[in-house]
Amino acid sequence: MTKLADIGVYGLATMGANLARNAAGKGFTVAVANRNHERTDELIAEHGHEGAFVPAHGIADFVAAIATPRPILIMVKAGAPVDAVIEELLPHLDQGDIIIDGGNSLFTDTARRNAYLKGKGFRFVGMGVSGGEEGALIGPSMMPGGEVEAYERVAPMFTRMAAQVDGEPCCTHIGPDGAGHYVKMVHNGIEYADMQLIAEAYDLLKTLHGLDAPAIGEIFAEWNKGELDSYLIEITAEVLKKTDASTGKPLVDVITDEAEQKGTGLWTSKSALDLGVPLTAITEAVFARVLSSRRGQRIEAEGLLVHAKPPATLASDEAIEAIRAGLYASKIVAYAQGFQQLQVASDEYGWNLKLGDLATIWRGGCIIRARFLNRIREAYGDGAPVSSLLFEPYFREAVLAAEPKWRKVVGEAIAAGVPTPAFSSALAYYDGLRRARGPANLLQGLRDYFGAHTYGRLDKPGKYHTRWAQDGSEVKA
Ligand SMILES: NC(=O)C1=CN([C@@H]2O[C@H](COP(=O)(O)OP(=O)(O)OC[C@H]3O[C@@H](n4cnc5c(N)ncnc54)[C@H](OP(=O)(O)O)[C@@H]3O)[C@@H](O)[C@H]2O)C=CC1
Ligand SMILES: O=C(CO)[C@H](O)[C@H](O)COP(=O)(O)O
Repeated sequence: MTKLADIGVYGLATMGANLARNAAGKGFTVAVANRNHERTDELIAEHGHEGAFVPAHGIADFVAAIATPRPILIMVKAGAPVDAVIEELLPHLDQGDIIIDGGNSLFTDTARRNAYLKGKGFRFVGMGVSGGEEGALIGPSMMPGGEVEAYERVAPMFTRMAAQVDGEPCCTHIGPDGAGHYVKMVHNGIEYADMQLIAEAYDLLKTLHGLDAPAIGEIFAEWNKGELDSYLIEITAEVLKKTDASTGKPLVDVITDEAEQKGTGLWTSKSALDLGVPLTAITEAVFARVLSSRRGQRIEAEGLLVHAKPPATLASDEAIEAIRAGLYASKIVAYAQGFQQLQVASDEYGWNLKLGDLATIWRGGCIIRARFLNRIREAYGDGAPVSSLLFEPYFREAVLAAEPKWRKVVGEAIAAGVPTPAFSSALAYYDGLRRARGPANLLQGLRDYFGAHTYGRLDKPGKYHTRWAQDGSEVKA
């Protein structure tokens, strides 16, 4: 008789199939099922020899194949499909079974599902997983949230499946309710900003300095040897150096310039607005994708809002270094903003997030893995509150050193009409942050003028209103 499975994986597209193979490869017995049975059959036909799989076509057979209390990992499209799969599973489950949603679910959905399943006597873990196809197979970064007891039941499996860095698994319990999915959402937001910054650096090298894709790929490969060392810089070099088999051109030159998105970046920005966090880099990255997707309008605008492109300037070592420095400084701002959002969300929702632990589990397996996450881990290491990563010695010195080059690059981009929304907004945030007195005094004056909204004064406490359009006198509000 086949041994009962240690875990069930429902949903066998890119992520589910590879996580199932990962678990089986580590010696766990894995029950597998998918709505469309062909995926199940394909997985077994192609990879069944890699470990102990128990394929099932029906939900009842799938559930019956798993040892109780059953850990069932759902890896389906986020949104209504997750609820649909949960409803299908419920009649077959026993009290205490654990449903784990490993997709990119919205954290408020996770909180709702957690309460719903708890009310029915089941346990629920909302877990962010990052690493894409390869990470899922060889070791992703895993961000489980929900009840600690439920996580503890699956921790021995997940910590073995996760990527390992310096002997530590890239998996830790994040916090209650939707905390795991919230953290994954912000991870993806940072991923958006990181990728937008990379795209802008590519555009600067291409449009300002006239370099072709393979040459830019070489520059990224070189940058990957230094402080920018990261998975995204590494794969940027590979993408830029790839030749299209059918045209002989660089592949990137024949890919349409319309970025798609599945929602996590947008959710991160929405949450930042709700929480009052100035999350400019990620939000600009979301808007840049939106603008890119309006290709028809951009084509029309190019013909109407004619702009004489200045000739490309020499790609000197100094010019390339200025772009690298601007990219690094902007990236630091993006991470500083993302981590501030995590802190504010943690305080707002009472999650007690350990930000150093997040940097630790993002060092391996995930899409934003990067050498400098070690620095973020150090910054949060002693548990003392961090107002902004930009105030921490390593990052403060890094942005101060990069600043002249960063400012020069942004200035040149603006002068030449090359859009750099993420570079520019990161610099604007930096300039705004380090300015003890900005121009919002005028905003307050205007608000008070048209709406009697009142203002505070520097020289005395309290709120005041000026009768702007009447006798001009000031009254205490
Ligand atoms: N791809 C990636 O790099 C990453 C993805 N994720 C997240 O992981 C989850 C899975 O991603 P991925 O593997 O790419 O798969 P997809 O997001 O492309 O989803 C496809 C899977 O969802 C199933 N599905 C869709 N609708 C339903 C439904 N109503 N009922 C049952 N099953 C349904 C499909 O079944 P069928 O085959 O029958 O159509 C298939 O198994 C998603 O939430 C995604 O956002 C997280 C990290 C990285
Ligand atoms: O979670 C992921 C990586 O971490 C997924 O690849 C996700 O789909 C990326 O987001 P988008 O599709 O919006 O670019």
